[in-house]
Amino acid sequence: MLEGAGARTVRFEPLAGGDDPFFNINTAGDLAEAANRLAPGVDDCLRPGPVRLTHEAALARLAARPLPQPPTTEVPLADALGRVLAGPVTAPRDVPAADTAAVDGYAFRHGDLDPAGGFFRLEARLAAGHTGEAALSPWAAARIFTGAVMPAGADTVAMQEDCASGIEDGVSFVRVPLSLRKGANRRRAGEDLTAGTRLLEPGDRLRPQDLAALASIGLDRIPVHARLRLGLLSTGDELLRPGLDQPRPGGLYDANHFLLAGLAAACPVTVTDLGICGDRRDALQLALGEAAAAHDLIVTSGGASHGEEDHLVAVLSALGQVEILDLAIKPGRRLVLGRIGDTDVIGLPGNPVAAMISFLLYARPLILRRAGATVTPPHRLMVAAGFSLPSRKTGRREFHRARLVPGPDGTLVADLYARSGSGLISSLRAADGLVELAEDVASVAPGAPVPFLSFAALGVPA
Ligand SMILES: Nc1nc2c(c(=O)[nH]1)N[C@H]1C(S)=C(S)[C@@H](COP(=O)(O)OP(=O)(O)OC[C@H]3O[C@@H](n4cnc5c(N)ncnc54)[C@H](O)[C@@H]3O)O[C@H]1N2
Ligand code: MOO
Repeated sequence: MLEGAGARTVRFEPLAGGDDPFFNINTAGDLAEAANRLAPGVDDCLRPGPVRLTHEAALARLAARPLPQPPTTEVPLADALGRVLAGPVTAPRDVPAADTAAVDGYAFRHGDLDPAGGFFRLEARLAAGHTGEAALSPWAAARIFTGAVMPAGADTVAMQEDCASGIEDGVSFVRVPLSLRKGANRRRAGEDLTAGTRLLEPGDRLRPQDLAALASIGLDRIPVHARLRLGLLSTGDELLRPGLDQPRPGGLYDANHFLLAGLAAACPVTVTDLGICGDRRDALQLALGEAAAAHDLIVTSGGASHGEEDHLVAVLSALGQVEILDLAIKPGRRLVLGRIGDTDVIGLPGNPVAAMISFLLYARPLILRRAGATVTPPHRLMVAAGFSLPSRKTGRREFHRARLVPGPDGTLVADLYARSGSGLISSLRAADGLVELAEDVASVAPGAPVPFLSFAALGVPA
């Protein structure tokens, strides 16, 4: 059950003579005793040490975490935005269904153009949404409007601005330009989608343009995964709620709840506010135990580190299973993953900057995957460094809050926020995203290309 460098699963097998399969770790003394109770040769993993999990290893571990299948349901197209598709969608018919005019003008048979010298007798008027016109007669053109079905036989449309029309001897005529190529200004049946095209896969999250495609094939009942029930719990004796609590010495308003609720709202979940839990083990155990019965996921912030007031790991090991990811990254050095029954618990750091970054990098992909979504890594844009880091501590990955500004030649330049404190909500507001410095980067010169993860690519709602 010890799963390798930087991660520890604190669920012990029953010891000889003992009946409690779990060992609760609250203090450094507990930790030492836990190490002693383990089999010889594995105890070093349990001691706080210099070995930390790399970012990539943490992502791989999260991706390998077994998760229950989300239930499926059906929703009307109007409610499908952002939902995760539960089955594939194939176009049952061509879109558009027939050849149509792309402009307002005159439809004709291209083969008649030269012999007729561009002059055609006008014989029909075709507006969008109407059908049933007979085939075009030889040497004739039809007045046609954008979106109208082309009359049989016609293959080309002249734009009305380029044409002259009139009446001669009681006969309406039109003169069209001789230069038009065959098929000009005509939309082919099936040019957007042909019948049988697979347009969406299970696991796709439905974007506005996907809804447009589903509408274009006339689909209204969409098979999706049910929204997950996600509970948000803030922990800390210092925390106050705006509107409920007056400021008090030692108090701090619970910013993380609103930060994380906003980030979670962009996932296919229904967020429940589980409130604030003080730094008491029994209270946390009660809160998590009750919440687990009614949620698929619980996200907590605070109380996850090594301090005596940090009870999350102990409570999770008592209620179920817990895995601690000590990460070689900055900020957000620790992530706690728990399982109570079928409920996943994700323990984020308390500092708002670390809470947001850990949510985006680790919690969000896990939530999406549990919701049935296919998760792809966010795009990294290469931008020019607008800063200089002459010497940098290697061996860990850093995510710096940065703003993008256009440089003199229009290339985007990443400026770092002036201060790096993990409690600075201002820095999150000023940033457009994160500059990512890999473990082996020893220095950054101004102007050097650096990878940038935009908040938009990380799923932060606008
Ligand atoms: N001896 C050590 N101390 C700390 C370490 C360490 O490695 N060794 N790591 C530091 C880092 S980095 C972080 S991040 C925090 C993580 O600790 P916790 O996850 O246990 O979080 P707390 O101690 O409860 O809170 C940290 C910080 O964040 C503030 N906070 C908490 N919740 C909220 C909230 N809902 N809204 C706004 N601010 C919140 C809290 O007041 C603290 O200031 O541990 C460091 N210590
Ligand atoms: O690394 Mo802590 O989790 O930055 O603020």
